[in-house]
Amino acid sequence: MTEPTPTTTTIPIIYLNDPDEASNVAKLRQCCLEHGFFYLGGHGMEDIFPKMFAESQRLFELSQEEKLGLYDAKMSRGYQALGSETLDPVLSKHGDSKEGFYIGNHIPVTDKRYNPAKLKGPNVWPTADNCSLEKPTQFVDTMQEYHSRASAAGLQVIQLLALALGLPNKHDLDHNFTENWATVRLLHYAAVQSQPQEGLFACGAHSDYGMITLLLTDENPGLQILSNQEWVDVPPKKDLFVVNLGDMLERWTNGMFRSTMHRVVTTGDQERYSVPFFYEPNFDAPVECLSVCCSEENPAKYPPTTAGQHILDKYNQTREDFKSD
Ligand SMILES: O=C(O)CCC(=O)C(=O)O
Ligand SMILES: [Fe+2]
Repeated sequence: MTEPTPTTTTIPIIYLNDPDEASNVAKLRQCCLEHGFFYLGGHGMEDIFPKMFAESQRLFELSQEEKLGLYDAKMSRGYQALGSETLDPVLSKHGDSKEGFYIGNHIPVTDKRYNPAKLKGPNVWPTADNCSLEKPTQFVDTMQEYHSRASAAGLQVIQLLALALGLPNKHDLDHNFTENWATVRLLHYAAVQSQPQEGLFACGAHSDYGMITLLLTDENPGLQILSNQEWVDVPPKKDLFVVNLGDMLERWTNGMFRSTMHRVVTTGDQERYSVPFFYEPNFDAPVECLSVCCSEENPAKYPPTTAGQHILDKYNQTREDFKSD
């Protein structure tokens, strides 16, 4: 594919507190059919955004040696080094020019829900014993608060999506989302100029594996989506999330709602911080064609699976460092 100058597309804004639910749902349905992307406002989380960037920056300023110690491959939590992930193995000739830190729902080993085979376990938290981060509890408290508030916003998005799919009640999918299975991924992009023709990307082209992603970015541009075979800029908008639909939702909806390819290309002028939040159904939730999405003329295109199996399959296909049981 050639690399023409990217254009900007008009991606609609959906507000969680929009009083006109019917028109909001109609607009959402259209975005999900067309782009698989939308901006999200009315979530009430603006106050924590600057704290997230401040804490993320503090963490990434630790020495490389300290960061490398903060990692648990089995649970897929903690630090991921610069260049260690290649989200587009086809076009990339270098690892993505970013480092990351994964934080899930923290379930201590003493908790009866602890089950590493189902990715239910503790986070790798920075502490006074394992690194030199000042006020490590401030980092932990901010991340825990963000995880819980973004999970509540994620559920509200699922409720609007239920209506957008034509389900009779907005709570019809709620029972699949009781475990708060979600991952906060802190990302720090190096001030490196992406060179798509040379296979150098800040984050290579990919679609997200899971159900929905609530993406928080700083004021630096870089995100692009593939629309009609063209890379189109999705500029950052203050206080709004960029939400995108993942492969699991595409599967649940029999291909009706789109999981769109996206990537990040950076100019090299500044570093860039972002925080994708991956919101998933319960590990054992069935992922099979929803009744409103298939019919005799449009039979199920994918065999049934579960949310957990779908995610484990994706991790095993794409992450060399991942070691599940
Ligand atoms: O940093 C961004 O803007 C996007 C990151 C992303 O797409 C991902 O982590 O899945
Ligand atoms: Fe993504």
